[in-house]
Amino acid sequence: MKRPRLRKASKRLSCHKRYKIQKKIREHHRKVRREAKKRGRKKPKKDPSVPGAAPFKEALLREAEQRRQRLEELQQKQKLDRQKELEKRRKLDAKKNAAKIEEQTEGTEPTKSEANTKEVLHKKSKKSLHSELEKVIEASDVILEVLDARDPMGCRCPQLEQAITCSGGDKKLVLVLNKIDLVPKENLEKWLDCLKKEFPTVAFKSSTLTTDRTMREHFSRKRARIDLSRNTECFGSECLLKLLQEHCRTQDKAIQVGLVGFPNVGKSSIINSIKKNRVCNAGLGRGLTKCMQVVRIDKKMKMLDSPSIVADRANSTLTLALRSIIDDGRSGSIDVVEAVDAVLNHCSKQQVMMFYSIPDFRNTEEFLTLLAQKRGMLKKGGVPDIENIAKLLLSDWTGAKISYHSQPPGSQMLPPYLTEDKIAEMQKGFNLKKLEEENNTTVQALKYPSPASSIVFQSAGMTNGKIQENKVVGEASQWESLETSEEEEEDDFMETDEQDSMAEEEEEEEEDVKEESKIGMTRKAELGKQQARQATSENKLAESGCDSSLSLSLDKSAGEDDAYDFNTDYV
Ligand SMILES: Nc1nc2c(ncn2[C@@H]2O[C@H](COP(=O)(O)OP(=O)(O)OP(=O)(O)O)[C@@H](O)[C@H]2O)c(=O)[nH]1
Repeated sequence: MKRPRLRKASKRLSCHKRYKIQKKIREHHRKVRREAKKRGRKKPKKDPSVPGAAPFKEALLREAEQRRQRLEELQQKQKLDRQKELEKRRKLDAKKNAAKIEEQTEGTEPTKSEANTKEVLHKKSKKSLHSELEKVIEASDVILEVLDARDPMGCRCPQLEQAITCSGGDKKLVLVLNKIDLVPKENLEKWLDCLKKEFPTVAFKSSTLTTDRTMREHFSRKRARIDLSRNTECFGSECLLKLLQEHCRTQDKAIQVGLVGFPNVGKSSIINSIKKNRVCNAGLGRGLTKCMQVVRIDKKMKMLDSPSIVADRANSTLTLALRSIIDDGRSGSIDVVEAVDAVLNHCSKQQVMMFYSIPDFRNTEEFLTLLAQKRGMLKKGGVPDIENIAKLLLSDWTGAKISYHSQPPGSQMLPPYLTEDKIAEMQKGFNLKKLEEENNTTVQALKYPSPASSIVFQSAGMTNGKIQENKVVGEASQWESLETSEEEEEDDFMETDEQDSMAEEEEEEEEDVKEESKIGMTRKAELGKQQARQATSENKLAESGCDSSLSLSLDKSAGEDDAYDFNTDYV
């Protein structure tokens, strides 16, 4: 019998068909990969795991498991912290809204007592920053006034210098000319010659990239091949340390050295450079340091970082633009666009155009628009973000990059509070000859921008600061209570709680400023009055020198309440 034949369909294909199918598959895979890339999702890396033949495999796996658990716990903790923070902020907002609604429903002018309490609150919050600075001045034996080498005169505060030189105690004032890498060499030498006639002056270049332990680990893991030597190198720290240590030896006691100055001059960076570690919070933002921080340098020396001096509102627009803290679209009491306008009006337009690679512009708004477009800082619908670009430009001018320089005054006149005797008193105990030699070595060691590439800038002169009078110079009675434990001070930053309370205080301050404007005093009128008051007080200062009564703070409130009398408090 014939077996029935099973007919199986053949799988054979023509080559043409087979290649066509393979091509389709390849195209499909490519498409899937492209789409995944667009969505930014990469294929998760396969865990290679520990090979079976590896010694101590068990121990390794256990360790990995423990690490994973620790990470999870940390993430959980961070999540909880974030939630707490949010809750806190929400409560604060709710409080504010409730207060606003209350005011609206009442619809009446605040009563006199309310206004008074607000005024008191406003002063209190301002005082918190002041008092931190005063603590530093009070506790210091040597005060380093940090100046930005690009505008040294603009960084000097006559109120501070006067308070220290007229203190009658043995506090010393030393000028530290920081950021010398951003000015031409000839200009730096001129400024050193000019400043050393008044106070001992140290030329300094901070390292702008000081790393803490975690950052170092990060860099070593990433095996960064970028040359960071320019940023990490510091010049002048040896000179400064030698000067202070020698002074320490002549005094035969341990000393505290306070660093004071206007925002962003580099106070924290100097301490970080000396410690070769990121022990203080430093960065581009103005007013990062909010409270005093003690850093131990050696057995006999401690350095105190301080919050910046608050610039008086009666200062010129240019001064406020560069020396006050930028907040909420305002720099001091002026708008950020006004501030940029003042800066641009005090330097060469051609050089600014070259530096920012911007074509000719008619006014500051146009300049900011062009710059925003160039840097892609646009809001919804392609509208240039003028406010933020203005803020960015202002922080450029006090930050770490732009090279500009101002000229020292042609004929050097001593400020009224400085006499030859006072100068000699301030210089006593320092080896000035050695300081000059060390400064020369620092100057020779650095690379500088050429005069042609550095923007020429016209300084507005010294900046009036607000310093609370009767606390500035006195016995260091609170010193013991202020000092943090040595282990803590080495690497601890400001407590977050403290920062929170400061932030709340600042918010209160802002609100109060708004209230002031509600009450109806126009800013221009106020400025006019303040300038008149400043002129009269300067006249007084010129007439009577140090011994006369002098108001340190030139604004209205200070004029009335904080009038300072050296006769009663200092002499
Ligand atoms: N190029 C250059 N940049 C510096 C130098 N010193 C400080 N900077 C930069 O200037 C900026 C401000 O430095 P900070 O140390 O935070 O200044 P600060 O005076 O402590 O600032 P506040 O916290 O506002 O008081 C940072 O971006 C630093 O990197 C320097 O010598 N050269």
